[in-house]
Amino acid sequence: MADRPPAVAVRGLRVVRGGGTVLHGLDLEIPAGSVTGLLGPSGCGKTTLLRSVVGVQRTAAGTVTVLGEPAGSAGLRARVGYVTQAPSVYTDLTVGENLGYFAEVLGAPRTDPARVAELVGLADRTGQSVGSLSGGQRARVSLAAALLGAPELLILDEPTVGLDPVLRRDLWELFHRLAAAGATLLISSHVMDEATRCTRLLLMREGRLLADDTPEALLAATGAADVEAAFLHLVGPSPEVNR
Ligand SMILES: Nc1ncnc2c1ncn2[C@@H]1O[C@H](COP(=O)(O)OP(=O)(O)OP(=O)(O)O)[C@@H](O)[C@H]1O
Repeated sequence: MADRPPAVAVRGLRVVRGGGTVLHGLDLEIPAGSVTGLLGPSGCGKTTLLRSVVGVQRTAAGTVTVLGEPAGSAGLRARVGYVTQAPSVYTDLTVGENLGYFAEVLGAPRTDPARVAELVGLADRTGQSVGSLSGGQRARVSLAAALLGAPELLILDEPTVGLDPVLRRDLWELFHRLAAAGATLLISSHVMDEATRCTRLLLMREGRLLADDTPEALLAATGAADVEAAFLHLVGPSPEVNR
C-alpha cells in the first residue's frame, strides 16, 4: 500500500460560501486504501470539504487531486462514489429498480444491483418501494447505489447517522472489507466515538485542520484517553472556563 500514490491530495484549498470563508487554505493527503474519518463539530466545513473532493463545490483557491486527476473530472465519474447526507434515491421506485437504474446510468455490470443489495443487508428488500422503507434502510439504499461499479474512492457524508448500534457495527465492518479490497474511504461524522474505527483521522474546526493522523498517534500526542478529549485538548482551554 505504501507505494500507492495518495487517493486525494488537497493543496491550499479555500472555499467561500455565502460571503464567508468556510475552508481556510487546507492542505492534506488521504492515503490510498485508508478508512479516513473526517470529524468535527456541526458547521465546521466537513460537507464542504467532501463536496470539494467530489468536484461539485466552487473553490476560491487551491487544488484538489483525486486518483491522479483534478476533482470533478469526467474520468472520475465511475471511480468515485458519493453518498450525501440526505438519501438521494427515488422513493416511488423499489430498491431493485433504483439500483438497476443507477447501474445502467453508470454502465455497471448487470449483476451489480444484487451484489450491492447483499453488501448493505437489503437483499430481502429489493422488491419493496423505497418510500415504504425506514430512514436507516433508505440510507443504505443510497450507500448501495454508491457501491455500484465498485468505485475506488467512496465519500460518505455521515453514513451512520440514525442507525442502530448493530447496523453501525455492520456498516463499519463493510467499510473495512471494502478498504481491504483496495478501496479508499473518506467518511464524515460528528460522532467522535466512531473515530476509533478509522485508520486515519482528520479533525476539523471552523474550516481548519486541527489534526491529520492515526487515532493511536493522536491519542499519544495529546495524552488524551479518547478522541473527544484529544479534540478538546487541541482546541485549547475555553476562555469562559478561565474567567
Ligand atoms: N449553501 C450555502 N450557502 C452559504 N453558506 C453555506 C452553505 N452551505 C453551508 N454553508 C456554511 O458553510 C459552513 C460549513 O458548512 P458544512 O455543511 O460544510 O459543515 P459541516 O461540518 O458538514 O456541518 P454538519 O456536520 O452540520 O453537516 C457553515 O458555516 C454553513 O453555514
